Amino acid sequence: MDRRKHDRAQQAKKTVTTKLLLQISGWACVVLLCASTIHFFLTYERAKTSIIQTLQFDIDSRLERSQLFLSYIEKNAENLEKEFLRRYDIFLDHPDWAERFDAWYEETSPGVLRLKSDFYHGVSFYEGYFRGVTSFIGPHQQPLTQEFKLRILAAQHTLNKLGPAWEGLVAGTHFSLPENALIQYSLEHPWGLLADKNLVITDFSVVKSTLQSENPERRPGWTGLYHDTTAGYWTLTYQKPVDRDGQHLVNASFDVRLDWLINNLTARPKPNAEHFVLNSKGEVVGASNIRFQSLSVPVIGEATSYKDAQATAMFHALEAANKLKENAVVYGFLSEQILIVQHIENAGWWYITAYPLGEIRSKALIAPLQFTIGGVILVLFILVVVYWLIRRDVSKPLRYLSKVANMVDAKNYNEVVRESKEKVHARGEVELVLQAFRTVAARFIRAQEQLEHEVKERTAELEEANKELDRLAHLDGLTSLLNRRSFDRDLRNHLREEGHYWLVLGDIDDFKLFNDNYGHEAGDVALQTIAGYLNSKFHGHAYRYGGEELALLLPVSDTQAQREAILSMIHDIECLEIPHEFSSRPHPFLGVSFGVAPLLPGDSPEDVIRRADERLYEAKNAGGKQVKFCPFIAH
Ligand SMILES: Nc1nc2c(ncn2[C@@H]2O[C@H](COP(=O)(O)OP(=O)(O)OP(=O)(O)O)[C@@H](O)[C@H]2O)c(=O)[nH]1
Repeated sequence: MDRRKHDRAQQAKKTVTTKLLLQISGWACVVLLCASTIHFFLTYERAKTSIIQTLQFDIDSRLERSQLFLSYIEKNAENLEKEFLRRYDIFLDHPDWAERFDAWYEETSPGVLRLKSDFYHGVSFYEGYFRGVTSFIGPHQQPLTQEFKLRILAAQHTLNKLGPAWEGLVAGTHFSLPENALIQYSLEHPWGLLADKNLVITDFSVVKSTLQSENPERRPGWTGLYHDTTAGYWTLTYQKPVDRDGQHLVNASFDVRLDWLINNLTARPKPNAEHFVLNSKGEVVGASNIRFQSLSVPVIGEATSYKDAQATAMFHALEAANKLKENAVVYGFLSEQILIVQHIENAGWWYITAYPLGEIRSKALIAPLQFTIGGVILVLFILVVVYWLIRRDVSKPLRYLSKVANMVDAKNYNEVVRESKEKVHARGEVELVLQAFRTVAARFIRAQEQLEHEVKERTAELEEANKELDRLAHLDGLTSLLNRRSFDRDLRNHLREEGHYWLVLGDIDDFKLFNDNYGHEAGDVALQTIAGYLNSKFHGHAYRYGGEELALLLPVSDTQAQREAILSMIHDIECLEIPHEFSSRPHPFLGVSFGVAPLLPGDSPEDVIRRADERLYEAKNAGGKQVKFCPFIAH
């Protein structure tokens, strides 16, 4: 059973259908593989370009908005500076106004002065109404100068006037002084009331970076992301040092509202993109992986700036590779990422977007995968159709052709003509071959029928000819009597039979004289005449024994009747009236003498012939024209 299955499987492998399908499948796979690979590389490039373009477009629009925002802050820092200087100049012209300071400030702890809390909650003093303003003057050893107090008051008035204008846009507007003092406008945070009594503002980079010793070029600048422990929030601060005649008076400053700026910069347009905003030192200003709400508050005494070792490492690596350039797109850098680098000019920040290359590959794979799956389905469908068509139009007809060829080989021409018309659905060349087979088969049938007919005719003719030949072989040419060979054969046969036969030997009397006198030809005619008589009387039993000798082999059922028939021959031959005037016998007609002997059991042909010949000799001696019987059959 298994063997048969195996043979069938082997047979199936050899069929045209299977071979064609295997070849088509193989080629289809190769084509699909090549097309998918080409498609993948084209799509990969397109996907990469498209993602980079999308990211760049997004970055540009964010940067534009952010730049505007930062420009706005920087511009307003200038306004803040101008207003402060204007008021400072006015206040300098009224030195007695310094007395107000003593009325407004109170010592909350030894050496620490703060603006009374009424200025935060709302109070009217002199020419103005104050609200949202707090102030902190850290511990100091030296007595406060009048000029310092005027600066504090000028800053306080400036903030009270301009601060509300930026409410909602910035987290806080403030002036810091290099003498460890800070005046802030903010309705949300009473910073000056809350600042730690031991706070040394100039120890923090926020203010430190504006000191003349730290910043001799007097450049304004942005801090990195840091936690304002007093305000209790993470922020960025813009600081603009304000000097007059080489004296560092104050810093006009804004604490940025991070939620808008950083969220604008670091929101993910694509879920897998990470965005980093780093300052010029590589410190993190913002990143898409930071949630400010969830950032832990640094422990007091620790550095308050935000640290991200990985982002900083990326920054320094880019810097070292000289890739920190405007509009730089860096491939395969840092764990197979695409990095898009942009510069935020106002702040001097670097905006870096990282997108995983693997993500692009995955996206690029989708289209070729869809193409491949679609291709496979299409190829399968085509294969099924091709299989069905090949089976119907090629395989089946070919198998049938093979069967028809076998029929032709087996000479079943009728079956070829009959079956090939009915059983197979052939088209095209196969139909032509089948038609050719049918034509050949029909011709063979016609040829066979003709041949059979001719063979029949020839056979009949041959049989006739054979019969004639046989007859001629057993007849005497001159007399048409059975010849000597027939006589010998029949005598041997009759001797073997049970039947009762007589041998009659005859000899024409004085035939030499007849020949000599009438001619040999007349002798032949006479011989034919006597033979004709015997043939008519004993047809099938009369023989020419030799020369002028004749013989009869007669079946005897009635002895007497046979005797009479034999005796009557003398008279009948006399009646033929063949003239023989030269005969030595009494009558002038040609006559015949006969000797008769029976075929006895145990006789040889010679025995019988000898006995009949003895009787014939007797008849001749007795004068001829008579019959002599053996003694057994005398009566
Ligand atoms: N025309 C002719 N003559 C034949 C043929 N066969 C034998 N003979 C002749 O028959 C003759 C026989 O002669 P014989 O044997 O002497 O006998 P016979 O003359 O008949 O004498 P008896 O027998 O004693 O009566 C010969 O002359 C033969 O030539 C034959 O086919 N045609």
